[in-house]
Amino acid sequence: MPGNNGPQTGELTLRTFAMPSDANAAGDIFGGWVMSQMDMAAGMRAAERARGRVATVAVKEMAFAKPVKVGDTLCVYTEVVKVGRTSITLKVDAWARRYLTDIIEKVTYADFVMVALDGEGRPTPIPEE
Ligand SMILES: CC(=O)SCCNC(=O)CCNC(=O)[C@H](O)C(C)(C)COP(=O)(O)OP(=O)(O)OC[C@H]1O[C@@H](n2cnc3c(N)ncnc32)[C@H](O)[C@@H]1OP(=O)(O)O
Repeated sequence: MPGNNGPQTGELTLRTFAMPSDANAAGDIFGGWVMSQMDMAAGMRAAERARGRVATVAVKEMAFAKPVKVGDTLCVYTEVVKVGRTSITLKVDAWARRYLTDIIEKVTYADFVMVALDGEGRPTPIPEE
């Protein structure tokens, strides 16, 4: 995959440690944990842009390019690529800073579509910036 070793694009939205409780017996971090961190980062960034509640409506073409290992720092970068009437599409890239090194590699990427919701959980227009 091109661009696996940088530079990162977008905004650094979330950083966290990959812990043993997030891994299988081989020390590989579960893909679901990585997806969950990416979902949280997309939710944070979209809620800031929508200035309100959002929900994930679709995740497109998620690819796991490299494994995340116990001790890596997961760094999730987000970029708003499209704002629709009620939806926001974000490019979300997860990078792993390898344990106790300066090596950083892109491990997972996907496009997330988030929808702005009103108090009743119905789609609501995204406000102007
Ligand atoms: C915090 C969380 O993440 S919550 C956990 C996971 N998410 C959820 O539980 C959400 C469950 N889904 C839902 O409740 C509903 O699908 C809702 C409320 C999000 C959207 O309801 P819908 O009836 O699909 O709304 P609607 O058809 O008006 O679409 C809303 C927007 O989403 C877009 N959209 C809907 N489905 C998709 C899809 N599969 N792919 C891409 N965009 C989509 C629409 O194009 C529209 O965008 P626009 O207004 O910018 O043109």
